Amino acid sequence: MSTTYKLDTSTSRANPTPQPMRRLTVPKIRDRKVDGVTEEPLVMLTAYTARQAQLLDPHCDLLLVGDSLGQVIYGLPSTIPVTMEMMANHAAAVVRGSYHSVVVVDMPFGAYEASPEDAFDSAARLLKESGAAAVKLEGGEAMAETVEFLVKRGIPVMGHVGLTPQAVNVLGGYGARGRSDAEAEKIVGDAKALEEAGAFAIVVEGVIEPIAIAVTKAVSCPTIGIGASSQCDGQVLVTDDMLGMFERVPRFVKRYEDVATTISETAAKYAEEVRNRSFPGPDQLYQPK
Ligand SMILES: Nc1nc(=O)c2c([nH]1)NC[C@@H]1CN(c3ccc(C(=O)N[C@@H](CCC(=O)O)C(=O)O)cc3)CN21
Ligand SMILES: CC(C)C(=O)C(=O)O
Ligand SMILES: [Mg+2]
Repeated sequence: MSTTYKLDTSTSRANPTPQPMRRLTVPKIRDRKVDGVTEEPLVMLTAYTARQAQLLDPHCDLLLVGDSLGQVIYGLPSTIPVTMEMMANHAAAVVRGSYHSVVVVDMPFGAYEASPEDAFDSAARLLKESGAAAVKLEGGEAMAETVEFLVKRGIPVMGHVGLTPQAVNVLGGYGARGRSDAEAEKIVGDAKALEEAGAFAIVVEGVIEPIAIAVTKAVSCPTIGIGASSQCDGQVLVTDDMLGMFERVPRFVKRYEDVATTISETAAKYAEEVRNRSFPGPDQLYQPK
């Protein structure tokens, strides 16, 4: 499903008011799962820039402005140092570059954990400054009260369970989750708590496949897997990983392309042409009349 909608801003006697943008909505995403079944999986990719959003938007149901931009764009060692300013600015760019997908923004570490009120202030700011439709936050049962607080006040929330990268200092790394019975049970409980709190969808990251399937069966809202299972109700990937742009990729990444090599080889060609004075050539120059 790669329908695109054109914004018609023309006015005439027959069409006195500009057509509204027709963007997918959060309820349409949630309602793709009917009685526990999602016929067509949801497609989500990360986007951090307007141009990236433009190119990805027609192919996706959701665009995620992930806090993975900390590593991918800013060269930070984890998502921990990512700020509200970064998230708001990149989210605004992604909204400007898209008109079809639902844009979801990650709440950065430190902006929502302390209290539901803090979370509301942060989420409201992200939505007001960017025009995005929803926020995502990491955590299960411990965040359920916060999720309910936001949803009741008009902010759609996507949950995120399993491998939650903002908890790297507690988890001690980015290893797969759900290998012990206790951990598996906790992940399913976390997802259920988020669903009951009103989350419209839940990212399930880095868990062993049986647990991803158990979570998908346990909740009525869609699950979006990353390193989880093809049986989830949708999938998400970091776009730069998919493109072969990021140097270190987890096992769950499929590199569909090798854009890093393309960029490197292109830069090498340009450098050579500059050095041998074949660039700029006649086509790139302005001649006198
Ligand atoms: N480019 C990128 N892609 C991501 O998927 C991603 C980010 N950045 N940043 C935020 C989090 C961090 N994530 C990560 C980061 C590292 C591994 C990783 O190294 N996994 C190893 C196993 C590590 C272990 O067992 O300790 C693997 O081989 O899958 C996994 C997920 C997922 N997210
Ligand atoms: C990997 C996805 C789910 C994410 O949270 C991010 O990109 O930050
Ligand atoms: Mg994230």
